Amino acid sequence: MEVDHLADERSKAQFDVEEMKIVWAGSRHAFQVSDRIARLVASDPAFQKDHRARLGRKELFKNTLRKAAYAWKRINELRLTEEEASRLRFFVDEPAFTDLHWGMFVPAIKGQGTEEQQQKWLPLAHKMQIIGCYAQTELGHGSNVQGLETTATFDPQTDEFIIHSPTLTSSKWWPGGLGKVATHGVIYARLLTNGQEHGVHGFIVQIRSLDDHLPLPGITVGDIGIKFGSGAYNTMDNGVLRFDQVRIPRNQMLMRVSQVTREGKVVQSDVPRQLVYGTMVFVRKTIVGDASNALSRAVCIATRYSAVRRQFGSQKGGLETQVIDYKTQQNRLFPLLASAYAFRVVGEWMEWLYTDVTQRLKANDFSTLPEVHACTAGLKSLTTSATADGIEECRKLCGGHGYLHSSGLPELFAVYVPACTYEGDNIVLLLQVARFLMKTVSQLGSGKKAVGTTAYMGRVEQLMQCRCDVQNAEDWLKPSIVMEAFEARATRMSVACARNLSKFGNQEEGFLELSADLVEVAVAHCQLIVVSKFIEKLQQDIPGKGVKNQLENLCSVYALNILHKHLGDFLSTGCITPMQASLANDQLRSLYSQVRPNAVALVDAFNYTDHFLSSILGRYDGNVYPKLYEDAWKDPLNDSIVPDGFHEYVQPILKQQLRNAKL
Ligand SMILES: CC(C)(COP(=O)(O)OP(=O)(O)OC[C@H]1O[C@@H](n2cnc3c(N)ncnc32)[C@H](O)[C@@H]1OP(=O)(O)O)[C@@H](O)C(=O)NCCC(=O)NCCSC(=O)CCCC(=O)O
Ligand SMILES: Cc1cc2nc3c(=O)[nH]c(=O)nc-3n(C[C@H](O)[C@H](O)[C@H](O)COP(=O)(O)OP(=O)(O)OC[C@H]3O[C@@H](n4cnc5c(N)ncnc54)[C@H](O)[C@@H]3O)c2cc1C
Repeated sequence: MEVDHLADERSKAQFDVEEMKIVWAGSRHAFQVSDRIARLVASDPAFQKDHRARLGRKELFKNTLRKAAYAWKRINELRLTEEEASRLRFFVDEPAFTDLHWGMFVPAIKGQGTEEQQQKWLPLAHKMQIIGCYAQTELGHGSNVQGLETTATFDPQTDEFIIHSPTLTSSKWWPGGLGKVATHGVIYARLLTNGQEHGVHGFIVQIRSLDDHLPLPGITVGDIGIKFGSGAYNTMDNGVLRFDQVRIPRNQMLMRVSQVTREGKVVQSDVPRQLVYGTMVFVRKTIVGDASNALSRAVCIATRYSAVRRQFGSQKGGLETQVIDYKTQQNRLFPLLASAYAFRVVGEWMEWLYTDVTQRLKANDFSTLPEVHACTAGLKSLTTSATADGIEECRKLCGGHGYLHSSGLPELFAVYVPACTYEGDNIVLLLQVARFLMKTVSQLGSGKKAVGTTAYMGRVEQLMQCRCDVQNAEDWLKPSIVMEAFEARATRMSVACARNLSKFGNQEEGFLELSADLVEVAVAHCQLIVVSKFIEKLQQDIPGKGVKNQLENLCSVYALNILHKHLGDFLSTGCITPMQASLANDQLRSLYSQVRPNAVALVDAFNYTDHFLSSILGRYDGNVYPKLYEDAWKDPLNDSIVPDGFHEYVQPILKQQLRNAKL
């Protein structure tokens, strides 16, 4: 019989884990779908992934193609819904060209194509009769989208656009799926008609032949090379692409935002130009949800292992202390556990926000777009930075064994870290939030109401003066007190920055000079959003014994840990006193003690299969040592006792030493 080494931990839980699984999944339906699909993937040997790090790039890549094809076959055979298919790709857990096809190419056409264009291209994409990528970034420019150099020049003679790469730096560089697989791409290029420039737009361009997969005339395309980490993101063919006067029909410019007429006239719709950036809003909101997936996975591994691992503290020959019982371990681990839950909640809220803005855009209401852009950009930045750092912290929390590939953490880290860069560099995105905040502050006196996530700024006078009410540690558990402290901190930092900015004659110069402070303002605002959405979630009725109580503890851990990490902000703006800061710390310690008996059950609620975690340290049954020992012997280096190269290189040195000794 299988022994559950963590059974004792599981028996300590003070809440209904099954109900928490439903909260984590979002709904009973979502849980059932996820659970079924996760098991389906885990039980299919074709989706095995533990050998990835040992494969060379070519073999690795071919293997990814095989898996993606097999996944597509299963999706069709089982007639999976869109939701189920997307869960299947998620649990297969291997970056592939399909991510960009479904995640960016299709949404770009949906968001920026006219009805007619959608009708033409989407069915082809949905049946995978064409495979698309999203080719925006170039060798010379990624963040600065307006700086892109690829040109799309309208030729009225032939009613075509000529797509061209005029410089080396205009080569498309990075798009996933482009390197070896994509047949088509949404290509971003500067629109030129009648000798005039009209900014960057998206164009559907065929890259490779649908017969023999060779690049079409005028196209040079390939992979950009090996990336960070073994296995990891190297399953993806990030590509380079150059155009030499490639012609496409006029109707392949995505024309929802602007149209080019037969005569070459550019006509703007009543849709704002910013919608050209719409796909990025969509993907950024998805990335927020993904952050909770990646962080929860790392936290699940580190929590289970911390309960298995014992070090020091044995008394009278008894068991040593489980490392999870050290306060320092809890102080590093539990805020990450809380963050995983917090990002889940905020990811769910983002789904709502996105649905809301999409409906408004359909009805030609563009009023919330700037705020939605600020939210998606800011939360993408906040959650991915915290997750990347969190995965690395989880590796350290697992001591030496965390550095083994079989811990699952190195590969997770290597796959995850580019999220801090792609879809907008995190600092560049925070500066977008800061711009939005400075605009909001500057309009406060003008009668324009601060809305949505900035509504709190409408109470600027109160928030500039309020004094924190905390008298004892438990006061820090009150949502109203926490909210006020975070709102006051964000408001005071914003107002202080706006005042500093106003000292500059030239606003842009001031913005550049103060950009480091502005980033901190944006972080304060985004942390407030997370705290407030978590608190809002707790106002709802949440069924299941003890479930709500656990979430309340985690919410407090999230907020008070941030307060502790950013004490400088809270103290220097006079939002709280040093005594209140110390009380917050006392409360945090006490919360750790409450989380401790529930920790393993709280990560069980993620419902991850061992296949998905692919971590010996994070095994559900906690049977770590025998499995680590077994795994070591499976390494190809142990296939032979004396390694290749020993006789050739090492033995001569040893022999030389012997000869020297005899002399
Ligand atoms: C940094 C900016 C935002 C700068 O834009 P800009 O036009 O040069 O300058 P600006 O004056 O600051 O902005 C003009 C205006 O546009 C607004 N705006 C900017 N972005 C958006 C948006 N997404 N939605 C809605 N509105 C947006 C701004 O707020 C400005 O509005 P305003 O004039 O102030 O009212 C932009 O260039 C940008 O988004 N850069 C990041 C590039 C990026 O994210 N690339 C992603 C490539 S695809 C990828 O990485 C795939 C990932 C792969 C994977 O998932 O695996
Ligand atoms: C794994 C991966 C997959 C990708 N997939 C795709 C894809 O499918 N399609 C696609 O089009 N692109 C893709 N990209 C490209 C990606 O979107 C860009 O790399 C990203 O937007 C960052 O742009 P950059 O490389 O130009 O960075 P840079 O802007 O050159 O950043 C370099 C440094 O400059 C700083 N910086 C830049 N501008 C400012 C500023 N205004 N103020 C202060 N600091 C600044 C940044 O913070 C950073 O520290 C991918 C990238 C990666 C790593």
